[in-house]
Amino acid sequence: MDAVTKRYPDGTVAVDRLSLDIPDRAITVLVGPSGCGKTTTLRMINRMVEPTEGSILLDGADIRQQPVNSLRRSMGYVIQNAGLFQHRTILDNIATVPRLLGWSKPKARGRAAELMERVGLDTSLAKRYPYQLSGGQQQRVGVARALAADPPVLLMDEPFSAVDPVVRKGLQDELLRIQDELGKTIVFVTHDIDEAIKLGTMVAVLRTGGRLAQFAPPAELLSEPADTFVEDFLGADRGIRRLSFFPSDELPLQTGPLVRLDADAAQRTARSDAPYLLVTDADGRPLGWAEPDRPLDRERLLDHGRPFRPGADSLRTALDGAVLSPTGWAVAVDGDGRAVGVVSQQVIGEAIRAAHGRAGAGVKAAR
Ligand SMILES: Nc1ncnc2c1ncn2[C@@H]1O[C@H](COP(=O)(O)OP(=O)(O)OP(=O)(O)O)[C@@H](O)[C@H]1O
Repeated sequence: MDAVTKRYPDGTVAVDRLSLDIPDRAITVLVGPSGCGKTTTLRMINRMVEPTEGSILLDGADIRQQPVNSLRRSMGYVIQNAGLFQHRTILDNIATVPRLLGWSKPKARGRAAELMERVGLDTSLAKRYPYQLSGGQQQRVGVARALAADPPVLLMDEPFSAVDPVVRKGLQDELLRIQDELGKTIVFVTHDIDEAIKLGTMVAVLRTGGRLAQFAPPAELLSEPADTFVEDFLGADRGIRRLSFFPSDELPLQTGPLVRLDADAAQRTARSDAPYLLVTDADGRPLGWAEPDRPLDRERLLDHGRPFRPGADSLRTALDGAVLSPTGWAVAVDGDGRAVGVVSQQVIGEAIRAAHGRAGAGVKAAR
């Protein structure tokens, strides 16, 4: 988008000289307060709204040079409440664009069935009508329909805003999984900064009046908000949220406090310099914490809290585990849930300071 402005006939400037270089095969999120021009920006990309000034290029070519129908068919479009055709079955809703492109009915329906599975919908729902589905299921249908003709670009306008937080998290995870497989170029509109940070490879923060406040990867947004508007929009706990971008695999783990439930007194005493022992079952899965000088009683163990997986989880998850643990120590597990070590809040705190130091140096070097 090159210096794009949209002035509506009544004089409202919805978007003001917006320039954005939207990366290929990644998720770019447009976020900002109500009325800041997010939807207008998105709709200019598929020419549902025409810019007043400036130009939008797709793979280097001005989108005005393409017939509007073929442009729109190269862009899947998902909106809040899914916008499904109420009189068509789920399968036929998903098959809409392939049918418009001239595919035979069986081929289009075959593709639709394949997409239902891809977005996590049971194919037994195929013959239902939209009103017979939950809000979350309808949104999945909306995503499947947008993907049906395999468009390179996906435009998503607050697609998950109308569902409850648990369903919403599931839809976000599903989108990230699908994106890992398909690698679409996605432009995603939301007013929810947490959603933006979770989904975006790049995040554009817009301010009222349709002006760009900052365009950056989420980690940079959290560490270096461009001004007080962005800082306020990010909210009070951005320091904690930033920890989501620091890996946990370099945390030094202690294995000394790990002990099996069937360990004898001598084995326990050998480890008695640890303030607590992490008791595991015979397979090494954590059961809970025990004080070293007491007999091991499965019924009296302290809750071990939520474990983290080094590498897969962030420092934020590790810290959360330690904060919630009654001992102040977090438990690290492998992919099979077996304990691989424990780490204290203090050590996690040192790792956070080191990670901040490295991230700060990285940002300076990049300038
Ligand atoms: N057709 C229109 N005519 C006049 N003004 C419009 C029109 N459509 C949108 N606007 C105005 O343009 C501005 C941007 O609207 P837009 O819908 O793009 O914002 P948004 O960021 O998507 O808002 P929200 O988060 O509330 O959906 C608003 O002030 C809105 O009132």
